[in-house]
Amino acid sequence: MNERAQIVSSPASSPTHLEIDGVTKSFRGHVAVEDISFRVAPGEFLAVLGPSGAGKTTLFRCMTGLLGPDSGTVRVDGEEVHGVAGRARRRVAVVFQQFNLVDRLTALDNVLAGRLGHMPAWRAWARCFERSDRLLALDCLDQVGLLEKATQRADSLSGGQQQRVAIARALAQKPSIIIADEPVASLDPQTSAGVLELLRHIARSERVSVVCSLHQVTLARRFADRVVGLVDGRLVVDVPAHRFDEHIHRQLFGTAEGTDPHTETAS
Ligand SMILES: Nc1ncnc2c1ncn2[C@@H]1O[C@H](COP(=O)(O)OP(=O)(O)OP(=O)(O)O)[C@@H](O)[C@H]1O
Repeated sequence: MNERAQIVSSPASSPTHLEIDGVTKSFRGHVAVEDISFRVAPGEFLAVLGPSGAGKTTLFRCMTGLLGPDSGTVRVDGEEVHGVAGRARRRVAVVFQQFNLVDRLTALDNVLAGRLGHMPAWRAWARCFERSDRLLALDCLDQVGLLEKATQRADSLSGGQQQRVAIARALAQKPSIIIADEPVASLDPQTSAGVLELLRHIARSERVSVVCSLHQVTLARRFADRVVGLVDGRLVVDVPAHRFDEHIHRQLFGTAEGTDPHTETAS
């Protein structure tokens, strides 16, 4: 089999929220990601796998607009993320490994932060939210099963609950794409499964594209629709999750399944 024979990205005519086209990024002459291209459809849950240093974080930073690629483009709903207006960036919500909530604020106030990019600057500065924003934030908390925790401080919630609040904040942004950078790396196996189940449910019900980096292959196979794999900054795998097999595992990690931490189970 050809090294890149399994590329299955959606054809150009398919509906797409995210289009990565020929993205390359170097740091002081060291190529971190090279000529990466793929698309993500509405409602699709894409897992990004690869060994340490493969370029996942660099690619994610390019997708969220934090880093500008040296060449290539990232488009959200057809609009460049690195465009001057920055409108496309508003449609990209990010979920972090460490949740990134404001500890002393309530769950509801943290979720409301997802609305800040949609408000005039003076309202955002004064945190002067409309009633419709508050109702939306409560609805988002309800979607992640935490409505009854709305008035509780973030730092009084468990890790899994904090990540659910972070997902509610992402939802409040009304995004086309949720980029989740190792969202379960700080959680125990059972809580991890619950968070990934929630992200998959949101992808389906809201028609949001979810792009999620994971360290455990088992979780990617269980929850993702499709898996993209990076090695040394290059995209070498793009397969439906159910087709991720022993051969592909070796291609990505150089070892058989079950011989490294990437195959750790979670149930
Ligand atoms: N700001 C930077 N300056 C210099 N080199 C960098 C920078 N960011 C990343 N790199 C290099 O780019 C390559 C890819 O790094 P990146 O963090 O994207 O990989 P990763 O797949 O996310 O790794 P991990 O799973 O360990 O987080 C590595 O060789 C890294 O050292």
